[in-house]
Amino acid sequence: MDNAHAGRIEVTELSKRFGGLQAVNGLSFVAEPGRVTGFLGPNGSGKTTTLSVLLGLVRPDSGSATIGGVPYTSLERPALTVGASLSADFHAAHTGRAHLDIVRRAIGVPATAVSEKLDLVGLSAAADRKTGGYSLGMRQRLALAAALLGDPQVLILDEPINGLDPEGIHWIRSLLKHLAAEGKTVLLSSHLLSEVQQTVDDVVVIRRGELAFAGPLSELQQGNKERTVLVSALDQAALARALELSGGRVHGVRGDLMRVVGLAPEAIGQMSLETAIPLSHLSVEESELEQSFLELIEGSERPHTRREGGSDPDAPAANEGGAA
Ligand SMILES: Nc1ncnc2c1ncn2[C@@H]1O[C@H](COP(=O)(O)OP(=O)(O)OP(=O)(O)O)[C@@H](O)[C@H]1O
Repeated sequence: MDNAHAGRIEVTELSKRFGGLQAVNGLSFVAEPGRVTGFLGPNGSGKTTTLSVLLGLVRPDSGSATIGGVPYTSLERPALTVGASLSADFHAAHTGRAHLDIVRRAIGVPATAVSEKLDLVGLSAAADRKTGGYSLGMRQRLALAAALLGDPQVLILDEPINGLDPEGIHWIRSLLKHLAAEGKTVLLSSHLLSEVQQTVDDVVVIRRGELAFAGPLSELQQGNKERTVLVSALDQAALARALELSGGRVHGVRGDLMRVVGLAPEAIGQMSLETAIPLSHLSVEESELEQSFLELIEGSERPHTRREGGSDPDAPAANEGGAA
């Protein structure tokens, strides 16, 4: 890894076509060390293809994808530099511990790393059970443990939050933030902004293989920073008048609900009490971020045509042990 770019992921003008389908089209973005970058887009938008190119598993038609300034396959010690998880599928008859032991032998790290990482991902108690009996959340934890085995500078994770329960989501958020705070580069994909919104510093949004947005999460908010509150009452007209009198502005409706800005939910509750207008609904609108995201990707979902195994016949051999 060249020092000027240590740990930096750089995708430049990347394109990849599968038969008649342009999976990735002229895509460019960077993911910086010390930051968690969310790689977002609907199903089939080209996220896994891009990550597979980054990991040397799929050969691009044009463009480049580098880690620390060089392609994955040219890294001196790829599996110790980059920890990756592209799927949470394991040999069902292997225990979690056995799986990690195989990976750690392949990448050449000491046996002690296995227990250490099992502990880190909260799988110690289930380590000697077969992975066939693991829940999706447990398999996600195991995939993450495998990715972390070599204490890599760069982490590339495909949908790592999918399938985790709320406690698991909370846990992985803290862990990924902690790793970024240590200076590591963390790139994780998701098709849901809400899933990663509390974890990521930067976002890269793609639709139909093309870049739709890249930048800090805060910029995705597109200037609409005011919190919108959704309210309704039996007498909507009276409520609207009372809201305006209290300094609120009614910004259209969503179904039976009025969208109100300029008043906090607590103030609206208080106003309802004082004016004796009973509310039938009071909530804060789903994040405006989510709306910006949905607008970016609108209408871009495309059907999957992936072949069995999802591998690319033209691909160069992957470096062993790199992707769990
Ligand atoms: N090996 C392959 N052969 C043929 N088509 C493929 C292959 N891999 C991916 N595709 C197609 O390329 C497009 C992009 O797929 P990709 O898996 O990269 O998207 P994604 O954003 O990761 O979606 P998901 O989260 O659903 O996996 C899809 O239409 C997919 O069916």
